[in-house]
Amino acid sequence: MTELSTDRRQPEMPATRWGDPAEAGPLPDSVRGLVGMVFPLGDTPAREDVTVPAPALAAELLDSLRSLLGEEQVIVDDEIRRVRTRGKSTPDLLRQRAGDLSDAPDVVVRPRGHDEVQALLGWAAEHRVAVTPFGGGTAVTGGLAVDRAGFAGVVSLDLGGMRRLLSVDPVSSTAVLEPGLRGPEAEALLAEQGLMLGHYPQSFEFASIGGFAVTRSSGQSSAGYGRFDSMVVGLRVATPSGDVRLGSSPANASGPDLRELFLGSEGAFGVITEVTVRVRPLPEVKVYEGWHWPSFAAGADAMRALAQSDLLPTVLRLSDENETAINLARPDAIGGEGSAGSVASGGCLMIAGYEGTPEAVAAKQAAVTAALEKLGGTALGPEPGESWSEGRFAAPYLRDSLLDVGVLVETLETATFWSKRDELYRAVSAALTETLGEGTLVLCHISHVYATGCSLYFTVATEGGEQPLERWLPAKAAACEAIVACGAAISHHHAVGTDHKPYLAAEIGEVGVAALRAVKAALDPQGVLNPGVLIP
Ligand SMILES: Cc1cc2nc3c(=O)[nH]c(=O)nc-3n(C[C@H](O)[C@H](O)[C@H](O)COP(=O)(O)OP(=O)(O)OC[C@H]3O[C@@H](n4cnc5c(N)ncnc54)[C@H](O)[C@@H]3O)c2cc1C
Repeated sequence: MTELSTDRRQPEMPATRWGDPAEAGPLPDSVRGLVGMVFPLGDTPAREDVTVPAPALAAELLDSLRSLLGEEQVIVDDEIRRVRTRGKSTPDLLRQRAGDLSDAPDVVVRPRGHDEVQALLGWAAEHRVAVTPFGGGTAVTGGLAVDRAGFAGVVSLDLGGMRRLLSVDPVSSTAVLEPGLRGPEAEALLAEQGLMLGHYPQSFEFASIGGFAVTRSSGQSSAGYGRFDSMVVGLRVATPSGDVRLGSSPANASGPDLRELFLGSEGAFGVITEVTVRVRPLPEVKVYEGWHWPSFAAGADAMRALAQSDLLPTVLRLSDENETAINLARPDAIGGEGSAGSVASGGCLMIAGYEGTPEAVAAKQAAVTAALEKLGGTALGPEPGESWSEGRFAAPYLRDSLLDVGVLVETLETATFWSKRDELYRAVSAALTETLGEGTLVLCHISHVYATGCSLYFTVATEGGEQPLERWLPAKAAACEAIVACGAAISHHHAVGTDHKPYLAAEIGEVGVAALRAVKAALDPQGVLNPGVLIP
């Protein structure tokens, strides 16, 4: 067992912003100039005179919780309750910035291991107190905004007290991780043994291992290492009905695979307290490079060809024309003509990345290069790839700086089969631009591909106006309706939470919803776990 020393812990994120406060800053002047050419700029800082609602949990219940888990595990501090309120979607941030803390938990409880989580769930079921597991707090679909109606109070179950690497099986290439470890913390502990997980979502620096599992997260290296759910070999879950251990072997025919029941369960069925993951040796070489495509369709067809011939690099992503132009826009590049086949002349940028031993990287890179050249791509060399790699976790900081000057930025994602990709792309883009009106920028990329289809990830930037939240919510609803009308997934990797719940029945059917409710009733008969999340 390896403890994570306190000095290696990721910092706490502030309530109204993303990330490490030391990394945050105002919009750089050069970017401000560019943004000002597209949007009217204002000054819309977060409110500072914010009051956290008084805890609603009765004093006797707090006392019984303290005697159950110990004084230090039960925290009623206003600032800690404030940063455990909701997640980090743009609506979450806008509500926090406006001082709306109506979803604040009454108390934050920080268990030190599985048994304390199990004890807490028993207590919550007995006293009808709602419990919302809190991993990294990076949820973007309302998974941390529980419905407190009918409950004696709300406990935020902070998994930050469970941050150990419990064991490693080097022969089987597996490791058992506690759920509260953040992405970099888990990687640092594994790296001490020459191993890695390889899961790098954009929220990598702050999201947790348990959160990755229960939201079916997908990272930037999904082409090579797979989605997080494909890395999970075993789970231990505390439920109000008792302890569940799953994953006695890599695969089995012992009935339906119950691991799947908890992957994507968003804390509604149980609290994941241990995750056994597949690990790999640390790569000796990492190479990222750029490719130019004349159009988004041409690049997407090339991705499909790679996926269908089992020839995927570790990282494979393609920006549409708008995202390519915005990502490359620099004051000195504006008006530049660019040479034929370069991204400055239009078209789309693809990033391909290769990780592994020098021999494996060289062989895969040669095979992919030959295939992409044959399909009509133009190699741009390492510079675009390195630049993507350096800035890969920076965009969420930019969102805060843009919100500060009145520009509304939000993302959404979906997935479909290759044959419906173009229809879905057009439908969601049209829903967003028609609802938000002229001057709105809609950007898209593909960064998760399969032999049969892909995800589409949209970024929207528009003038925030006087009421940015009221401006965004109808646009998000229109995009969700377009997704449903196309028969696509309401989420590829952001999960259902509360925001996507109204659209879930259209995807899984009424019998599917009834099956989810039956599982919930078996595992959580009093319904105390994340009420209102996931299940319609
Ligand atoms: C800027 C930004 C970029 C993002 N980029 C990506 C991306 O590239 N790929 C991607 O997949 N996602 C991305 N996300 C979404 C988010 O990071 C993922 O959903 C992530 O997996 C959530 O993990 P977390 O630890 O922060 O979970 P939290 O936000 O703490 O919780 C999410 C949900 O899971 C429940 N939960 C948390 N831990 C447990 C547990 N141990 N047991 C049971 N339930 C639990 C919570 O109650 C909640 O319902 C992004 C989010 C942001 C804000």
